[in-house]
Amino acid sequence: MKVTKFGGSSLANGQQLQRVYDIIRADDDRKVVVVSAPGKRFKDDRKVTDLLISYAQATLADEDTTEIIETIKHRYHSIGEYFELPDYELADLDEQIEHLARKHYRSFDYLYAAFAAHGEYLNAQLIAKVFNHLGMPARFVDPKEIGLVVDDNARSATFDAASYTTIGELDLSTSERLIVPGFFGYTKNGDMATFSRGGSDITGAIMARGLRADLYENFTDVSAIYAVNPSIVEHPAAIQQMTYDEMRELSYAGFAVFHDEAIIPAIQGGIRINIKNTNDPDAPGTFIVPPTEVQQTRPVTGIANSNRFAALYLHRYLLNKQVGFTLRILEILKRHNISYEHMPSGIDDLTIIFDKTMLTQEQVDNMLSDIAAEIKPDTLKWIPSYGIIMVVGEGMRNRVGALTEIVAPLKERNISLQMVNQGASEISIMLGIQPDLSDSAVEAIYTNIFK
Ligand SMILES: Nc1ncnc2c1ncn2[C@@H]1O[C@H](COP(=O)(O)OP(=O)(O)O)[C@@H](O)[C@H]1O
Ligand SMILES: N[C@@H](CC(=O)OP(=O)(O)O)C(=O)O
Repeated sequence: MKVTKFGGSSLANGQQLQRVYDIIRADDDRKVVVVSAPGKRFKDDRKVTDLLISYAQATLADEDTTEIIETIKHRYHSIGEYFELPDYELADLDEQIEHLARKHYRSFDYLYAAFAAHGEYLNAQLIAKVFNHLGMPARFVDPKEIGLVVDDNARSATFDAASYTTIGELDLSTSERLIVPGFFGYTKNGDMATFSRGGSDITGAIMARGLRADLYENFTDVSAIYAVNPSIVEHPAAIQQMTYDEMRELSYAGFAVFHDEAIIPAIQGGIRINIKNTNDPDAPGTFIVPPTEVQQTRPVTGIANSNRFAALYLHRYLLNKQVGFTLRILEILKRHNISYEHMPSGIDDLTIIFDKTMLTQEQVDNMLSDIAAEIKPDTLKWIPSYGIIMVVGEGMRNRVGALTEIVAPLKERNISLQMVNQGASEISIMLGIQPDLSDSAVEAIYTNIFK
């Protein structure tokens, strides 16, 4: 049995959904189908999830929501119309879209989460209707029905591993394809809570592990994961195979094609992952597998970069001699509910790197003023935008000269680095860089290593 997940780009319109239908019909093992919300149909289009977030904002601000509601309805209707689905089949979806603004929510975060989750929730219902209409028996499966429970972090939830038991009880002996909406689960209180953005990949991995699938197929809009983001380098090398750990580091650092947290259920369940292209389903794609299955041919598998970070730089003489110094800083972070990503340090300096998508300005201001007052550093600097490049490969374990090979081409372009972290992970080297130089640096490193 396979769990097969389709991303938003694969479900953006009726034509794409027809391809998805053909892919599922072609293989009876594709029993459990996890779906995202309709994504972008063209470059400047808006994802349905983003439309729903605008609807949530307008509702909160008590603004007129007529237009945004119509835009959202239209996205689902245009898919239904493509398959000549009778109008009455969509009436129920329309009602759910309108009802969203009338419901009571525990907090603003739960309101946002419920609106955003409806992208997937409604799409899975619609897809089950379309498949039945086309003659393939299908059933919508609400995550509530299978006990997909998450914690109380409404917009960046973590899955409760106890749910694997109830998910494993899902009856697969039926002739129906089971259509599961991605991206969200329910808290113990019964509220909808979403994973972080792109989180339908996580639902797919959870389902694959819970049901002990033979394979987790993840269909997207590229024929492979490439060694570098294809928007930075034209026609980059395709990766045929990579290990779980390589994928986790690369997706964390910017390979948006697969969510970094989605690797964990796959590792724990030993589930192989195959990234494939909905528009080119015969291409083999990329396999993400345990390290024992990968034959390494080159030291570097991929190079990822992301500018979603911010950093705090702190200097204080004799910092290295003060017992409990880092603990005091971490206590301030905890007080303001802030998590950090990395913390490289020197004898008198410390840099703390944050994911700025997880921070509000208010949290930053409060943290900085508490650090200034309680730690009294000689220098305290906030760097609002900080880039990270991650060069990843199992072949880099204990490899002499890896760093030289990575850094040498940067000299030619006169690119300086703000931080180099080698050794924290055996399979990657992390570089801190000024965001506007990041793409150019990635291109230079890739060209030196791969060409
Ligand atoms: N190294 C990479 N290899 C392939 N695609 C990448 C890479 N880095 C970033 N991407 C981007 O990821 C996109 C697919 O991810 P995403 O848009 O989340 O897909 P989906 O809509 O299927 O969930 C690709 O279109 C590509 O632009
Ligand atoms: N629809 C959600 C979850 C998701 O995984 O979407 P996509 O498959 O389009 O990346 C989002 O936009 O974040």
